[in-house]
Amino acid sequence: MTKSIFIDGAAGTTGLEIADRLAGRDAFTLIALDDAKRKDVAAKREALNDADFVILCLPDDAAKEAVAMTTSATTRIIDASTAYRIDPDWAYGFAEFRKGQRERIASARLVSNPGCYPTGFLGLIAPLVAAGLIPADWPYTVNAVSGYSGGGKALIQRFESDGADIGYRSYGLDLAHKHVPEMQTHAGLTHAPIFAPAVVRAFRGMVVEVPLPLSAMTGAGSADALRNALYAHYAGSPVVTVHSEAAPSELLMHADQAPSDRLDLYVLGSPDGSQVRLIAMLDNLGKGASGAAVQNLNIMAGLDETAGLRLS
Ligand SMILES: NC(=O)C1=CN([C@@H]2O[C@H](COP(=O)(O)OP(=O)(O)OC[C@H]3O[C@@H](n4cnc5c(N)ncnc54)[C@H](OP(=O)(O)O)[C@@H]3O)[C@@H](O)[C@H]2O)C=CC1
Ligand SMILES: CC(=O)N[C@@H](CCC(=O)OP(=O)(O)O)C(=O)O
Repeated sequence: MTKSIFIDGAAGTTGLEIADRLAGRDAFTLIALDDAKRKDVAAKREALNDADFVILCLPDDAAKEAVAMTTSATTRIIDASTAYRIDPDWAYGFAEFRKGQRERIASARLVSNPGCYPTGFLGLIAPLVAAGLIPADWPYTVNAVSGYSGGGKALIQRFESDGADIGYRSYGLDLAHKHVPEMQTHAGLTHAPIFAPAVVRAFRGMVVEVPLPLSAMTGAGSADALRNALYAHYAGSPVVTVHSEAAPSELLMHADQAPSDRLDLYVLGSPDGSQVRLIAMLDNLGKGASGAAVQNLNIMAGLDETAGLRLS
């Protein structure tokens, strides 16, 4: 039987990409509100409570309002915002990052879609901390660049009009980015990581890097041990690839990259074994948002988890 889906925020960057991934799928029927009604409270309330699945692609406050408006106990919700990512009543929608998470998502009514940067960070770090190969009490650093679609319609507009000369934009300079609690909580870290994000002149894509001075970290495994552990953790995953070849000479993010729902992980050790660079590459609108939402929807609906995803 087909399931009905209401994307609240369907006209936004994440919402449009979700609709794109659902197009042509017989398993789902979209409930759509026309432009004049998409922010109309009564129309939204009806759609939210009629749908089998709601996907919220809204700013945090609007997402909280939509959740409060959804009184039907049979409507299941996936929220793409930051509002519920560390709320214990919500299943964290990152199926691969720890054992049992896919099953939690499958049976949950409420699923929070991870942030794009935390997907890269947790994809690299969480399995290694859980395996005891790197310490939970190390003060980690995360250096990351994102395509400008990561900031939604407002940042796209800025990069494509008034800010058309911006090549690189460092931000989060107050060291209080909203993704830090999510990274700390789901990796089980003692200290908040230092997070240094930036935006570059590419529409989509991101590189999230965690440099580790292995020789200074008591009890840390070697680069090979870290890579092997990630390789074993993600074995058989159609979405996450741990690259095991020798260090590439460069990793490129293209200005006009095609959409992708993959997560690619690299463990690059120094010749003397004292240092390692853990690097995640993903599409902020793919595994970082819309691809992850569709993957979660598939899991919740009991379907092939990769249906509609772009994995080539
Ligand atoms: N872009 C990305 O890479 C990622 C985004 N996210 C998160 O996903 C959510 C959506 O982000 P994104 O798509 O980028 O943002 P956009 O700004 O591109 O889109 C948000 C959409 O929500 C609409 N909207 C705002 N308030 C309401 C409301 N009360 N009722 C109905 N619609 C409303 C906006 O309307 P209008 O068009 O009129 O402004 C807009 O179309 C955010 O929480 C974001 O943080 C998460 C991971 C990655
Ligand atoms: C480039 C850019 O601005 N990126 C966004 C994060 C995008 C994302 O992951 O969305 P959430 O806000 O839902 O976590 C930011 O740093 O706020």
